[in-house]
Amino acid sequence: MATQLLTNGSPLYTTKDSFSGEDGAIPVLDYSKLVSSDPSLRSLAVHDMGRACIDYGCFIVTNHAIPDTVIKRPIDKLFEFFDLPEDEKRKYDHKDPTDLIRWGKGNLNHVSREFVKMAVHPTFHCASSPPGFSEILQEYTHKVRELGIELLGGISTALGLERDYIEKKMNLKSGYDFFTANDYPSRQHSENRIGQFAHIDPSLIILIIQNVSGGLQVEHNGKWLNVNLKPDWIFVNVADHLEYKSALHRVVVNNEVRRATLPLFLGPSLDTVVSPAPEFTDNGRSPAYLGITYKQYLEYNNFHVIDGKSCLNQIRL
Ligand SMILES: O=C(O)CCC(=O)C(=O)O
Ligand SMILES: [Fe+2]
Repeated sequence: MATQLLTNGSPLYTTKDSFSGEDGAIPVLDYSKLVSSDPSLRSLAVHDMGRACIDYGCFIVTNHAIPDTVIKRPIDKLFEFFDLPEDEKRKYDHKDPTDLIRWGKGNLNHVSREFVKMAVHPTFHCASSPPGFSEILQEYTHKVRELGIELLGGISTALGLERDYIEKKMNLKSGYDFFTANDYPSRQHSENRIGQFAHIDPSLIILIIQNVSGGLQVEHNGKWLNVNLKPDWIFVNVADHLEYKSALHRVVVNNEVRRATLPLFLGPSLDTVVSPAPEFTDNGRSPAYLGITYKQYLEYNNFHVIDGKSCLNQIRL
């Protein structure tokens, strides 16, 4: 299979590639410790989170306070959305990356994936069907956003900055957040093995829930690790706009059953100029990146990733 041709010679896929990942230990963060009233538990959690960001660029959150139903309901609604007649979904089949709701279906170049992107903050947009989708997604957005901001507070602290440093500098009150919900067929019903090519994401962090484990893999020290999650666990990916270590990841179509995922991309406000923080460029260390607004970045990026390449290369100095 000439997969190299597809990725234009990128070494990310070769004909020798194995799609089976290894079961490695992705760091797990006990969220209840991060928000504990005990300062020593809190600082341990912050330390562990900082290490996870540096070593893996991702971690799993357990013991958060989001109820199971608030996690399960949006996934059920997603299946209802993806099961709608194609004509109905086609009204969101826009080519313009700035559209606030965008549907698409990849069934070429070894990829099997259907997706819908919806911008949900500072203004909330959701497909009008199925009934109840909007209310359920809004409730979930509200809860997961709160969790994400709390995690960014922990990350700020781990960096030795004020707890609300990222929140303030990135103007998260008017932060631009969007979902890309994904629907991957089961292995038996797919000709293709790829759900998403290896890529790095824009935004600060991405919080992912899913109906079933299997398929998402993260690169760590040259190996692909399977991300195995219990149903109420949330997977957090560190993304380009933190550039702690943006986790390279991919999706393999590898499940016995159809799999839906709901990643929330938590970002700065669109007009925030993101550039290396002065705290990291003092003492003669020159900035490694050009400052650009989040909006410009997403536009360069066609609002997402381009076949495994990070847009960071375009602004590296
Ligand atoms: O569906 C997944 O498991 C990951 C999704 C992802 O990486 C993305 O949408 O950027
Ligand atoms: Fe991604």
